[in-house]
Amino acid sequence: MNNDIHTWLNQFQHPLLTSQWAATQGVVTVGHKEKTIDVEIPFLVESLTQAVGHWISENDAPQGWEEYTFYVSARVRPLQSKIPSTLTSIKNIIAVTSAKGGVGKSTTTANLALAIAAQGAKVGILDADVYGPSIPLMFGTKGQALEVVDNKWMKPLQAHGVFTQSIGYLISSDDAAVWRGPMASKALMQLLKETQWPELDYLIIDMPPGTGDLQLTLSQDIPLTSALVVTTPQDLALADAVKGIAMFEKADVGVLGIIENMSYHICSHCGSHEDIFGSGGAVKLATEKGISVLAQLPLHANIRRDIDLGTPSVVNPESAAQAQGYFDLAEQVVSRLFWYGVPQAERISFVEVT
Ligand SMILES: Nc1ncnc2c1ncn2[C@@H]1O[C@H](COP(=O)(O)OP(=O)(O)OP(=O)(O)O)[C@@H](O)[C@H]1O
Repeated sequence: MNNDIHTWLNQFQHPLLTSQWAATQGVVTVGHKEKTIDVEIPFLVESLTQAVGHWISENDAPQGWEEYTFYVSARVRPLQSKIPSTLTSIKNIIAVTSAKGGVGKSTTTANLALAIAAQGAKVGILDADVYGPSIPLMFGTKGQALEVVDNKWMKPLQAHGVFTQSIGYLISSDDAAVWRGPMASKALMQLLKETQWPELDYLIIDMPPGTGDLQLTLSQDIPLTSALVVTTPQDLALADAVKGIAMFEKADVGVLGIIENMSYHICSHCGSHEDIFGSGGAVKLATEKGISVLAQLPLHANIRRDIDLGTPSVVNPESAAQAQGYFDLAEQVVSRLFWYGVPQAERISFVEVT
């Protein structure tokens, strides 16, 4: 009988769902006795949750279900990472990398985190870019002091609703940049583990650019759910992105997709569209590697201005047009993360009855 309900619900198709979404374990719970259908979308995209509810209310359920109650909700599910995680308050950890500096990795990470949070998810950012920690500047938290609890735990700084931690809160960029591989990876692991993260649906890590020993060690030691590679359409950056993908393959971490930043230029005066770095490169690379291009984001003066002012475009109402690309990207990231991942067995808490 559950199959009938699943088949019926699967008639609702959406770009963020798979064709058999309703039959996925844990998504639909059918109560035969009380005649209830409980749909729990495993990631937060408000328009999708609403669309599912609307479809159910507009369509006739299978025979025998003329009268029933339905519930539609959404909750981020924790997915398995390649190594078991001791960070029990964090459901999913995503690394954002680029094989070379300056392609807009941090700008993309900041806006992506805010776009995911805008759907109601609890999001943290760990700025692990020892070569140029820029998250404090981008979130307007530069110069603020971290609170230390019990002489051990650092409390992340909250800005625009996202919890941020950065190597830049602790030492100057000049000091961080001279760290060598093993020292930097040890310090970054400590930063990750000694931060008092609240309950988070996603922790997004702004990784140090490059594909050297430091990056490989971090990819192997952090319990990552998945990774994203930011690149630009230039041939050189794309060739480097291949190295980035290969690094994660070595660390046994799945790459969710490529984000092509500065894909084209939008003139802030006339709005014209120009492919200044060439076009089609990321798509070609991704096709060759069997990886998806999750977004092609423009080079736009507002994106640079907003981030430099500590109010990324996603949270600046004046830049709604630029923000849209990040909202679309966020939907792709949270949905694909679930559909390509393996759900973790969730902790069950028992209540003692006396
Ligand atoms: N899509 C974009 N449109 C306009 N400016 C952008 C865009 N993406 C990034 N920038 C600007 O490019 C510069 C470099 O970006 P960012 O610091 O995010 O790069 P990065 O890859 O993180 O660099 P690094 O790894 O060296 O820290 C910044 O001034 C940023 O504002």
